[in-house]
Amino acid sequence: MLPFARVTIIGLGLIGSSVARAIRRSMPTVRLTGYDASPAVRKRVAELDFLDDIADTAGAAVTDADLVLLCVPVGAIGEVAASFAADLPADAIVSDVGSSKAGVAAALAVALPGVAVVPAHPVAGTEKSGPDAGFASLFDGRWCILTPAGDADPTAVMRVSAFWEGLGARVDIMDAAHHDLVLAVTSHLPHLIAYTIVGTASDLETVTRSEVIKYSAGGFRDFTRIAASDPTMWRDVFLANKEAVLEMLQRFTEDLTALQRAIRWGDGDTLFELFTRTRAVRRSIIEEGQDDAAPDFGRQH
Ligand SMILES: NC(=O)C1=CN([C@@H]2O[C@H](COP(=O)(O)OP(=O)(O)OC[C@H]3O[C@@H](n4cnc5c(N)ncnc54)[C@H](O)[C@@H]3O)[C@@H](O)[C@H]2O)C=CC1
Ligand SMILES: O=C(O)C(=O)Cc1ccc(O)cc1
Repeated sequence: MLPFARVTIIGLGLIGSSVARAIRRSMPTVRLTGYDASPAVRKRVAELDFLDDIADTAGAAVTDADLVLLCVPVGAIGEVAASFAADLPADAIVSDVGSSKAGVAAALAVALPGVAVVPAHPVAGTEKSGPDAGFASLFDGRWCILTPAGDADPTAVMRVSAFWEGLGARVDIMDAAHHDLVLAVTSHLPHLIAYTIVGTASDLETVTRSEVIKYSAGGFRDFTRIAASDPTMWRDVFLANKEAVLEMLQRFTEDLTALQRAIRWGDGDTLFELFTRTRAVRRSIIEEGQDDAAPDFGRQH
């Protein structure tokens, strides 16, 4: 039996449109409704034809939903939830896909008092955004982390978990604060570093922009992919996950200073030991099947 029969997706960009396409692929009988604040996105989604209905307001989109999934930037989640609160059916479950979780849970608790909320984060994506960038296999074999509050209804948690498994994901459950600390180091800090290094290179006065493009070797090219990620989305993530990001940034700067010292003093052993250890981390990621060569991962999209 399907965990949900009528799903409403609010925010129809990369993640919202990927969820819709994955539902169409894996749960074709689900009735799919969507809403996006951008009229241009709504028009494009109508052309792409992966929904049954596109509503003109968030309130109209949720009226007969049994799952409402918020796929908007984390800074917009509280406001969009408040905009449909009065129209939400009493037994509907609300979830989201935000990249940071503690702030989102707090915003949803204020906007939707008494509603069954099961926040989620599919740890899968690309640097692209918008409805054209989505694809049905995005979540295949990827982790989706649920961060329900301690007093969340276990049946609601079970249904959201079954929903993500139905879309091809593997599900883990943890508390929101722990999620935010883990993702600060595995996702948020790497994006911050990428934004910084690409910014540094493009600000150089002695190296021209065309030289940066012409001679960008593999490492820099990989950073430019990540630094091309959506500015609104990432601005919101850093503002929402401020404490955990600052904590990880502090550790990172200390480690970077240690490497700076090793280079200055010609301490090759320190460099070699670290590079050996980090090579082993890469091997473990590949063995786990979470590398970018995993089947159907959407880098080419
Ligand atoms: N991009 C990625 O790789 C991943 C993103 N996420 C999370 O997914 C969420 C969505 O990200 P993307 O799909 O990448 O962004 P996107 O920019 O592709 O799509 C977001 C959509 O939300 C719409 N929107 C913004 N404010 C709205 C509002 N108040 N009401 C209705 N619609 C609104 C925008 O018009 C846009 O179409 C974010 O919270 C992000 O943190 C999670 C996993 C991966
Ligand atoms: O494109 C990449 O390398 C990503 O890291 C995608 C991504 C972005 C944000 C998330 O919360 C999860 C995954």
